[in-house]
Amino acid sequence: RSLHHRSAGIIGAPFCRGQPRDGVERGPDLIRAAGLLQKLHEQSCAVKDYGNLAFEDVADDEPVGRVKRARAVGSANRRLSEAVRAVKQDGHTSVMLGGDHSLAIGSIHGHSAAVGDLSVVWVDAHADINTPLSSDTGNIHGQPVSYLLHELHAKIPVLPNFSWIKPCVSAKDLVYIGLRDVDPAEHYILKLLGVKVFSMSEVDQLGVARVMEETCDYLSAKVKKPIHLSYDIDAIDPSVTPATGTPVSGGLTYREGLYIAEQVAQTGLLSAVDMVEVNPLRGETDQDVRSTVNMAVDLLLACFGRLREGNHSPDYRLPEP
Ligand SMILES: N[C@H]1CN[C@H](C(=O)O)[C@@H]1CCC[B-](O)(O)O
Ligand SMILES: [Mn+2]
Ligand SMILES: [Mn+2]
Ligand SMILES: [Mn+2]
Repeated sequence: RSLHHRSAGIIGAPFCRGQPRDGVERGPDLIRAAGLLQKLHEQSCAVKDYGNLAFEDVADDEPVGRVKRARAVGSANRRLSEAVRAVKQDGHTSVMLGGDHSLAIGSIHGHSAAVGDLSVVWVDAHADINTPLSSDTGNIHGQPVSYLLHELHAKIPVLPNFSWIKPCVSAKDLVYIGLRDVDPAEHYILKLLGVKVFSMSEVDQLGVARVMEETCDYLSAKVKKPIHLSYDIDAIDPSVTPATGTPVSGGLTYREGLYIAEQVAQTGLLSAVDMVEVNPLRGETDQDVRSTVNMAVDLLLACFGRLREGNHSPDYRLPEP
């Protein structure tokens, strides 16, 4: 889609049950209040706001084994999957505002229901690929990828409200950028499945430009597929985005984070983006929250073609005297 014919379908997903810290459900409204829709419109992007999803309250959501809040997470993601599929069928690039990263289950599932095979670029300090049985915490925001991969299907037990999920991503179509806090079980899985990983070591070694060159080459080596960009704000260094649930030192700079989004946008293949884990209650000051929310907005503007060199619409003409 050329720069000036993009359209964004915004879905707010005020959901926090994939992890234990209150506040992350406020992400969608904070990102809207920071002007995301107006700014997208100002950069010639069509915008349709689908509002915030209303998630059902689930009583007695007792752990299933160690898995916490499975019924709430399964129910929320089923609803989100339907919403993302509808946004794609309306012809927009889906923008899912979280909420915690368990929402990637529904977002990617619904995206795939609409477009079929897709590539996933997962930008995160974490791999979020624990299975329900390998997870130490039981928090499902550390597990979403395991429910989506064909190759892990045999390792997923039956969970309440999860039976609707059909694996829809192949390990070869997944690329990670920004990893720096990966559990042993996750590292084992990444190696076992040969998943393409650019940890922060590779970002240091290669530089972000080469990382994006290799990511884009890797994803377009065979068949070019629509790209699902799942962006966990904690991929960015906590000095820039402290208001998040699981901050880890040594993250991406503001510029590196932006460059990743710019390069994915330049492929013309971006079909859906998640922006998750903004949690205002995890910031110590208002500036902490502002800085975190502003980064989320700037990343999304870059996803829809904003360039630091500037932009102008094709029909722009200088005023005549
Ligand atoms: N410390 C990480 C690594 N594994 C843990 C887990 O499985 O609970 C944490 C998950 C972070 C999820 B997030 O990436 O969505 O923030
Ligand atoms: Mn993370
Ligand atoms: Mn994550
Ligand atoms: Mn997190």
